[in-house]
Amino acid sequence: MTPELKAGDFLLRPLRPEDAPAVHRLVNDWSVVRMLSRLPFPYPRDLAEKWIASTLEDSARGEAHHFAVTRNGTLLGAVGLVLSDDRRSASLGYWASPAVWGQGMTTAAAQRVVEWALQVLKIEKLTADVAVDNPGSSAVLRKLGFQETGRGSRRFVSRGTDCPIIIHELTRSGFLQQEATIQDAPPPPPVQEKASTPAAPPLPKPRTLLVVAAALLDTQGRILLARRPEGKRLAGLWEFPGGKVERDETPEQALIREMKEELDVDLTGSCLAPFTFVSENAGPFHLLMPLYVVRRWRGTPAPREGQELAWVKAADLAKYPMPDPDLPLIPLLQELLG
Ligand SMILES: Nc1nc2c([nH]c(=O)n2[C@H]2C[C@H](O)[C@@H](COP(=O)(O)OP(=O)(O)OP(=O)(O)O)O2)c(=O)[nH]1
Repeated sequence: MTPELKAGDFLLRPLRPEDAPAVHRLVNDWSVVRMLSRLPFPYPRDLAEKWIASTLEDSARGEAHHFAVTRNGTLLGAVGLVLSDDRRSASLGYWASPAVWGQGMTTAAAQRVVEWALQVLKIEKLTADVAVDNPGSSAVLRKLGFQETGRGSRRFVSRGTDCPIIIHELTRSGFLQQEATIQDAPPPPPVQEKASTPAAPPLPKPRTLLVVAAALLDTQGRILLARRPEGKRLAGLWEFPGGKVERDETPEQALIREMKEELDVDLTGSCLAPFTFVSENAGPFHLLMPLYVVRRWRGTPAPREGQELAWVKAADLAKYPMPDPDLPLIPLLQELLG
């Protein structure tokens, strides 16, 4: 199902039948519709209704996810993802009301959908086509990290003719590389004063982030997972509760603090059994994450930071999308609890 996502001031949510008048009003505008290849002009009202109904069906089948982009309850545009049959790639599309062009809305909304597609749906490759006479849209794609991979031509129903298009692509690995270099670049290396031969620029060194996490196990052997809330990095992914180890803390102290802050449970005096650890490139940093198994605590876990909680059987862990570095933990926990 299509979730709600947040991008700054904008709420991205599934379309609703009652959006039809707004969709019709915004799309039935030559400056918008001429950039959308499949729509006629004038754009009839019943097509807006049919399109919204089809987005709901596609979403239920997991074939496509279309988001209404809203601010303060007003619909301003839409972003959509249409998945390939094998669900490994998807094409991205969007349109926005001319009233908000140039304000960064499309970039912010499309960026959030791209992150969600790559991180939560684990899509490997995104593509997007843009008419050559739509440089604004190409600029949006470049800001998102898309690269031009080719040129082609497509029939534009509204224009009644074939038009040249530019094909763009963003791969998951390209996105991760971009996260690593843009979001948290380490300081530049010191300038070499007497370099006799021009040296290749040194690769940026990943910074190691120490994060501590726990697999809390209940009496039925289920594991507590928490879903990262909107607004945080990796929002929408399920993780083992925990957090960053502060400078003056041991991992155990950090775990006790995090469990109190996030779940309102007291682990003081509980057996914190070291189970395994993650040491993985996590994009902006290198993640070092000891994972403890904890079977006893005081209190009932409650979501204190807006996160969703779920007690999950080991066999069902793979149904909960997790950050990539966590994936090797799943078979280890299944073995422990199997
Ligand atoms: N807790 C936890 N974090 C994980 C897991 N897997 C994984 O990649 N991470 C990453 C996500 C975050 O980038 C980082 C944890 O940082 P965080 O932001 O949640 O830490 P925190 O609770 O100290 O948060 P904050 O107050 O600084 O926002 O580790 C996991 O299973 N559990």
